[in-house]
Amino acid sequence: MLHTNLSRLLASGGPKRLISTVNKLTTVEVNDKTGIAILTMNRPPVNGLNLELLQDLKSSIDEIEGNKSRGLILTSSSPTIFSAGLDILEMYKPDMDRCRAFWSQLQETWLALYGSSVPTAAAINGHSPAGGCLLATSCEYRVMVPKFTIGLNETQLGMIAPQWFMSAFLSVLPQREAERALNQGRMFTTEEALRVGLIDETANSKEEAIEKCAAFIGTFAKVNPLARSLTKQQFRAADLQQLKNGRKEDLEKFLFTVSQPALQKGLGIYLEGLKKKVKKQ
Ligand SMILES: CC/C=C\CC/C=C/CC(=O)SCCNC(=O)CCNC(=O)[C@H](O)C(C)(C)COP(=O)(O)OP(=O)(O)OC[C@H]1O[C@@H](n2cnc3c(N)ncnc32)[C@H](O)[C@@H]1OP(=O)(O)O
Repeated sequence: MLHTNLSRLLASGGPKRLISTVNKLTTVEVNDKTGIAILTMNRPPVNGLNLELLQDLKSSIDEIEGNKSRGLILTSSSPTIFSAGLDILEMYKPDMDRCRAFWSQLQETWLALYGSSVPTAAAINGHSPAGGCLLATSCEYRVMVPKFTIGLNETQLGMIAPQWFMSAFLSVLPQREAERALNQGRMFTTEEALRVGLIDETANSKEEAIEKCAAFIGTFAKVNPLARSLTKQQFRAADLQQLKNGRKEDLEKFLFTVSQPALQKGLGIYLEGLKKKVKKQ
């Protein structure tokens, strides 16, 4: 089968071409034989989504759209973290001008990924909380390596996931499951995520995850690309339009939220907890 051949080619190393080294925090590698692009996040230690990583992600997505790749596989260079979500330091004691640019860029990057015209898949090779889960659920397919966690844990930080985070989550999970998980701020293990449908498959390694993502993208090999892409866009149009229409209000809501003293206090305690965990080990 064509898609199996595609995935084998990719897994075998294939003739890869690094098409982008300009963006320091992401790389794009296109397999010349399969035409599939691997977009790798590379912001140690945890791929925290700060303004610069979000900018690089957006320009890499644009690059992949522009070079007519057959698909996009999102992954991470870290062996244990896909993405730790939004960089909390962008929200803790923030400079308000930068904070505005940060949230606007997050909106921009999400619109590009969720609305991407090429088939998208996430090879989740590590933990994927909050914004990391947003990136993964914005793709069309998810393959995850065992012993990691994924979910929208915003309520655990005293925050409310915006409507568009929920839209991506709801495009994957049934309403009842999504609502309960969001209210609880639940993080799912790989096995739990597979059981509820938050991910589509598991894989024993990053390489295998990429291979399975490539096989998913290969399922579109015989489908008219324009018909496929317009069908996808039609499915996602309402979610995308909702953010496009409400971008300003969404930004103001975020800026109001981060300027609340109670939230700042909570974020400070949360960050302290992350650092104490490091010292204990
Ligand atoms: C109106 C709308 C309003 C608001 C909406 C806001 C939406 C927010 C969505 C988000 O994405 S908020 C971010 C949520 N993320 C998290 O809660 C993840 C927290 N991190 C972890 O759970 C763990 O770090 C990890 C499981 C990802 C990795 O664990 P491990 O490998 O053991 O690494 P460390 O915990 O030691 O972390 C290393 C280093 O990185 C710092 N760090 C971790 N996560 C973040 C982060 N999200 N932002 C900033 N910094 C982070 C951690 O403090 C360590 O720093 P050191 O200086 O001690 O090295």
